[in-house]
Amino acid sequence: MRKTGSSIGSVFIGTQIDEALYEDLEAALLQADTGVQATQFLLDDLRRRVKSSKTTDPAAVKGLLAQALADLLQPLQQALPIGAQADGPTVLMIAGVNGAGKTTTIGKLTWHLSHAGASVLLAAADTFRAAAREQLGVWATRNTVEIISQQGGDPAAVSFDAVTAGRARGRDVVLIDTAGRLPTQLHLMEELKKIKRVIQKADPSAPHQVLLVIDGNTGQNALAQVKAFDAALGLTGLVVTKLDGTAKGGVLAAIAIWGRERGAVVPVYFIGVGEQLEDLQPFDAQEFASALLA
Ligand SMILES: Nc1nc2c(ncn2[C@@H]2O[C@H](COP(=O)(O)OP(=O)(O)OP(=O)(O)O)[C@@H](O)[C@H]2O)c(=O)[nH]1
Repeated sequence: MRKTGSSIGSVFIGTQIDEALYEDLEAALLQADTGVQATQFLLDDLRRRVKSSKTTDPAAVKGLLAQALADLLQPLQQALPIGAQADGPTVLMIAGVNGAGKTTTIGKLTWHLSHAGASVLLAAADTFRAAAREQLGVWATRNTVEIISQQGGDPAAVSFDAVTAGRARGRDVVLIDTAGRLPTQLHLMEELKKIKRVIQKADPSAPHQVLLVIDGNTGQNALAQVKAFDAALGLTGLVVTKLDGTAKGGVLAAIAIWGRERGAVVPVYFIGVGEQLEDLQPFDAQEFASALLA
């Protein structure tokens, strides 16, 4: 996010706090994919903060904006609940558009959870792409965990088997990888709903988490994805990937505003910062806000 940082950061080098500064900030925030509504919200909040701080130093405004952004993002910072249910594994269903980073995230999440002491079982419910099963298999081997898969099987059946196996084998977590799909592919969205229904047959309290993986480079379209997948599945959390690249990340501010309107924010449990096992970090609102404005 350094690239975005430098463009917003450079706005604060003027000599006074004037309308031109706010206009430059507006443009920079929009460029960072914050979106119109969140940008407006942040600028209104910032004006209030500037007023009450009585500062006349543009450089101080940067700190105030970072704080406004961090406060907006704070509700998104939550720990992924594991083992909260009375018995059986915590079942996580992972969805997202093609190439968002689902399988890679599952590999990294498996590592993270294993290191926290949880036993993990993987389910290859992406039965659409032949290579997808193999790709998940590679992550299973790297993490030395078991994987449930079926050649040419039905994704809902694989998911059912995995939840049943996770229960029988006493696993703490079952991670279900689903095939990538666009929200506009209605039959594929129906398939996702079916997977969720069938998981519920194996364990009425499952899935305990429905996570959407979004590519941090998607910009404002990420918000559209979140809304569409939430409408179909009822999301409980997000993972934002590829923030090690040229991603701008401002869309999280828009997702935070949308969460308020929804009545409950959809937390960002993790961010992806690379392709290696350890490249998954818990989301930190303060750190994220500072990086965006650095
Ligand atoms: N730099 C970087 N690359 C990532 C990250 N997460 C995933 N990728 C890369 O993004 C590409 C797509 O990742 P996948 O995990 O295959 O995505 P997917 O959502 O499972 O893809 P489909 O199953 O085809 O929908 C791969 O080349 C990954 O290595 C990340 O946090 N940082």
